Amino acid sequence: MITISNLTKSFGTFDAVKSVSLSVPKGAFLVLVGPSGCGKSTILRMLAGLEKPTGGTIAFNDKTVSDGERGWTIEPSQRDAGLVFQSYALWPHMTVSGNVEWPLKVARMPSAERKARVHEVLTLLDIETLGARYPSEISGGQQQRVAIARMIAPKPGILLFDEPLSNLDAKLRIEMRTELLRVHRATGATSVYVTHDQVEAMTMASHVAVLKDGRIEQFGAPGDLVAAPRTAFVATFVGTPPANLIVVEPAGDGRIAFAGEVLPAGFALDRPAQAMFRPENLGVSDRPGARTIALEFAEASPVAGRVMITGTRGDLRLTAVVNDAPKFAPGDSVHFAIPETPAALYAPGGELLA
Ligand SMILES: Nc1ncnc2c1ncn2[C@@H]1O[C@H](COP(=O)(O)OP(=O)(O)OP(=O)(O)O)[C@@H](O)[C@H]1O
Repeated sequence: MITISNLTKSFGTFDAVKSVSLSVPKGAFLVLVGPSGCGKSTILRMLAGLEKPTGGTIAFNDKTVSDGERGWTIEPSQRDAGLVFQSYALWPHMTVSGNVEWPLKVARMPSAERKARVHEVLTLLDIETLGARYPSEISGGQQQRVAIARMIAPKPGILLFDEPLSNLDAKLRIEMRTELLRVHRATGATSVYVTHDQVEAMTMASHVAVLKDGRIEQFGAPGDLVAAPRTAFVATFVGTPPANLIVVEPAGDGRIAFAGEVLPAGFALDRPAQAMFRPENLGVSDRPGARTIALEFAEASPVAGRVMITGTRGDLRLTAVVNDAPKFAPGDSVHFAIPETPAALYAPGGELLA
C-alpha cells in the first residue's frame, strides 16, 4: 500500500509538485501520466527517496518513509523500493548474472541462495540463457529485462519505473508492457509507473493519476477516466482517440455558435463553454446536412475495423470514428455531423459543468 498525502516539492520558487494526495492498495499498478514537466518524475524520485519533499508525507504500508514538514526521508536503500530508469544503467564490466547478483551481495545474501535467486529472476524474465553475456552483447530489450531482473532480485515491496520502455521500438514496447505486468503480478509488489504515453497508462494501470502543472487532474481506474473525465484536460488527454472539445457560445433561441456556425442545441447555455463530443458520436459525410460543419480533410486511418477521420479549420480540429466513410483527398471538405447534446460541458477554465 502506498499513501501520498499533500505532497509538495519546490525547486527554489518553482513548485514542481503541488499538494498531491492519493492512495493505492498493495498489488496495485499505479501509473502517473501527464505531459512533459507535469512533475511525474519528481514524484517518483520522492517515492524512491532520491528527492526530499518540501511538504507532505509518503507512507509505504502505513510506515512513513518521507516527511516534508519534519524534513526527513528514509535512504533509498532502506525503503524496500526498487527503481528502473529509462536508461538501463547496467554495469558494463559485469555479466548479466553479475549485474542481477550485485544487489543481493550488497544485502549479504549467502552465495548458494544468491545463485538460486539469480536463476529464478532470470527465468521469470525469460533471459536465463543470457547469464554469462555482458551488457554490450545483448539487445536493448534484453538489457531492459536485465535491469528489471536486477531491481526485483532483492524482492522489494514497491517497484518504481520511470519511462522504462521509451527507448524500445514500438513492437517491443507493446510486448514488454505485457511482460512487465506479468512480472508485477508474479512479485505481488505494488508498482508505480511513470509515462507520458496515455495509451501505455490506460492499458497497464489499475489506478491512473493524470497530472498537469504539478497537480492531479483526476485519479481513478482507467475506464472511469475515459467514461467520466472530470476536467477538459483529461477529456482531451485520455482515450483512443481522445474526445473532441469545441468552444461554444450561446446564440439565442436554444442555439449555439462555434467556429462561425450556428446550430440548434439540445441543451441550455447561458455563457461560453467547452463542449465535449466523443469521436464515435460524430458522423462524417462528403455533403452538408442539417447539423453539419465543414472542415478541411486532414487524415484518415483504419482503427480496429472502423475508420478514423480528422478535419481541421483554424484552431478547430475534429476527429470522428465511423464504420465507413467516403474517400477524401487532401483539400476536400469533410462535413462532420454534430450531435444535439454533448457528452459533457466544461467551463472555459476546464471544470466540469454538466
Ligand atoms: N532539480 C531541479 N531543479 C529545478 N527544477 C527542476 C528540477 N527537477 C525538475 N525540475 C522542474 O520541475 C518540473 C517537473 O519536472 P519532472 O521531471 O518531474 O517532470 P516530468 O513530468 O517527469 O517531465 P518529463 O516527462 O519531461 O520527464 C519541470 O518544470 C522541471 O523543469
